[in-house]
Amino acid sequence: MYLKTLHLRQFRNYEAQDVAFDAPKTILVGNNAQGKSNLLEAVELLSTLKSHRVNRDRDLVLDNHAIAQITATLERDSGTLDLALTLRSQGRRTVAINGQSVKRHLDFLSILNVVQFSSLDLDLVRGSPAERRHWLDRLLIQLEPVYAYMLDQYNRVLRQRNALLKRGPMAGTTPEELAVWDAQLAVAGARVLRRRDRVIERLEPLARMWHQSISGSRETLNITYQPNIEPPSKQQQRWSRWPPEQVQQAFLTKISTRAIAERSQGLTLVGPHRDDVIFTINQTPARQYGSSGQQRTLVLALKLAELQLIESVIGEPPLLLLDDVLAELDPHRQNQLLQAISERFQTLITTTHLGAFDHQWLQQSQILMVEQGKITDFF
Ligand SMILES: Nc1ncnc2c1ncn2[C@@H]1O[C@H](COP(=O)(O)OP(=O)(O)OP(=O)(O)O)[C@@H](O)[C@H]1O
Repeated sequence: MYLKTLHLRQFRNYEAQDVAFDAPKTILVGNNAQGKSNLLEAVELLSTLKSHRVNRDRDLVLDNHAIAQITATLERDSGTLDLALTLRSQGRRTVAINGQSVKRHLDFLSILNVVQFSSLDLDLVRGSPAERRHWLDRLLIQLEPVYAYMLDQYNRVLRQRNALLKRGPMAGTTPEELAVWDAQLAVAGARVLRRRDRVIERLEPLARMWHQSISGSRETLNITYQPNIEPPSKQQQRWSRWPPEQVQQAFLTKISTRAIAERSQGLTLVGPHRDDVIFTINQTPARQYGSSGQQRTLVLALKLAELQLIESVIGEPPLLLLDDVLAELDPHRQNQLLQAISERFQTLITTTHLGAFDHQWLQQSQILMVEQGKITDFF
């Protein structure tokens, strides 16, 4: 797929800006806080309807304005599509495809597929479990937009159950009432868990291959989904292979063992909102393993695996958004990444200086200058 144009109106620090992407690689160069990441964020929003930086639409609208608009022309194998997202500082956002308003936002997801790689991702291995869960969830939504709905449902159940636990028996929460939400948590939680495990199963061999190729070693990378429930029996098998009913039962069993702690803390302690993803290299947890260089190799391998997995599932190469990350990779890893991207994946890259880029690369790329919310050709 190929993003041909992007138009930003009153979005973040852009008043009105048109961009035409006329090469497979575009480098956006500028000083800090000029609007480079804001542009990538606009592309991310068109893809996932989420920003990894903020939750409130109000923050995305240019200060002192009511409405922001992001529109784009996207070429896919099936034809050209016009995408539009309107954000409001007060009120609900709306989306449209080819000028037609789309009621179910789910239908807008995954028309534009992207893989993001920002300097924040470099902390994926060492960071908190929440960061790994969000990474996995974002990938799943790209592959299977309906997952966004499943996750939403789970979070809704979680909020309700937490509210009941917080209210407690003194304020009238009955065991029967709680049991209803236990059952819903188990159903919605099992759905999320099984899908997360399934995506790891598909990603792992690709990431392992990239990891070996980048590190030039025989080290073996393993990725496992680690839920906070026990398997239904001693039999060793993937979570995604257990029938849903058995996974649900495993949730209920664990909930019963944590009942006292949950009541005293007024919090749901069991469920995929507390799960983790474990990376091991030759059986040693990567979190404790090696240098930050080795962890970078791992994250780079994961990103390349994501590109490949999305391409194989969607049938078209996704876009790659590299936010301020190239300069953080040493020349060897940079080259591995650039070779892997080649001409196949349209790539948008932000940087504060062009010095770190390979000469040949600069010649092949469209270079744009970003300055105070304005984009011009860089000569
Ligand atoms: N809603 C908004 N209205 C107006 N300006 C905004 C809004 N949101 C963010 N900005 C401005 O956008 C700028 C930040 O832009 P951005 O995050 O894209 O930086 P950047 O060019 O990627 O820089 P860096 O290299 O530091 O990441 C800041 O000047 C900030 O004040």
